[in-house]
Amino acid sequence: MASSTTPSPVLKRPVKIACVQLATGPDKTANLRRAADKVREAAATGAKIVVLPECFNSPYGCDYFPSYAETLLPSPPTPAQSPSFHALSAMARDNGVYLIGGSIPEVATTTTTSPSTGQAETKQTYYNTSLTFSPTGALLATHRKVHLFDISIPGRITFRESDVLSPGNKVTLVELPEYGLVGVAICYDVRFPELATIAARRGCFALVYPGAFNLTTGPLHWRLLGRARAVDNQLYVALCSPARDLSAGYHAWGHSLVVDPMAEVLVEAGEEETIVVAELDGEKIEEARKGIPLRNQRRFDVYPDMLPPTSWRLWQSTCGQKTV
Ligand SMILES: NC(=O)CCC(=O)C(=O)O
Repeated sequence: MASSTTPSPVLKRPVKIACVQLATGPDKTANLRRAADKVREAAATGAKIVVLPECFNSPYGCDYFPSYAETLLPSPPTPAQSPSFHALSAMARDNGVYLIGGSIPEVATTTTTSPSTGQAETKQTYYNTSLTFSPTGALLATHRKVHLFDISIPGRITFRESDVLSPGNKVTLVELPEYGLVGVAICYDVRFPELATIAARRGCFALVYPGAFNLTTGPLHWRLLGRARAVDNQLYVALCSPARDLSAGYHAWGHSLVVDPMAEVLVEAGEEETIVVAELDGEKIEEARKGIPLRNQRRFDVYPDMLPPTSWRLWQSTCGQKTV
């Protein structure tokens, strides 16, 4: 057991997190209004970190991304360019919470001059993007989904986000000054342990994934992946889904949950609209890390491929050949 006076280097003080398992529909304005009501409810529980689901302002699906997409850059966008940006900022400010604003479809427009015709050409690129706001309503971080959801399980589900979306290209860490660092990624990103491990090694106390798993992989993998990322990295993991709507084209699994650093599920929703709340405590992180000291036991001499590329090149030149 960590002593009660052991301060956690990664989580400065206990904090409540709330995942809003929002019921969404095709009306963006109604989705934003409903999100605002639910964020208020979540804040009333004492939660200081509130999370919304993936694509909380729209139905989820490739057919919807372009028509719901909003312009976020240059930042800050105008209310006409991004009503969701301004609604999220107001939700965070009005309730004095850190708001990990699920995700929204984003469009970025670039204009280039064609070398052959000399004509201006406009290109639109779409992303699945999460915005995090501070309790004053300031934008703290933007995460564009890095791993696009492209799967094909015959007879069950085929989905190709990459038909419409482009991927982001960074690990997103958000500094919450009173508490510490949180890693934010989106849904399918949870399947990639590398992203989570990098965030953990850079000092995060929690990994937060707005997501929308489906009824094929959800029952098999959602909880498992949440627990896996927690036990791998000995930190808290929160997964936040939309509520299930069987009248929608995509049926979300629901089951928003929070897992502790020993991989115990602290709270888990069913499929309906609800809010799940859990307290995160740095002592739990230290206790897990003290009892099972993975962080001092890594054998990068055995798996140099896991080092950052610069260190790996150094290892290769000094220690040997890469073997597969
Ligand atoms: N929205 C998503 O990325 C869905 C991911 C998913 O369902 C999976 O199985 O992975």
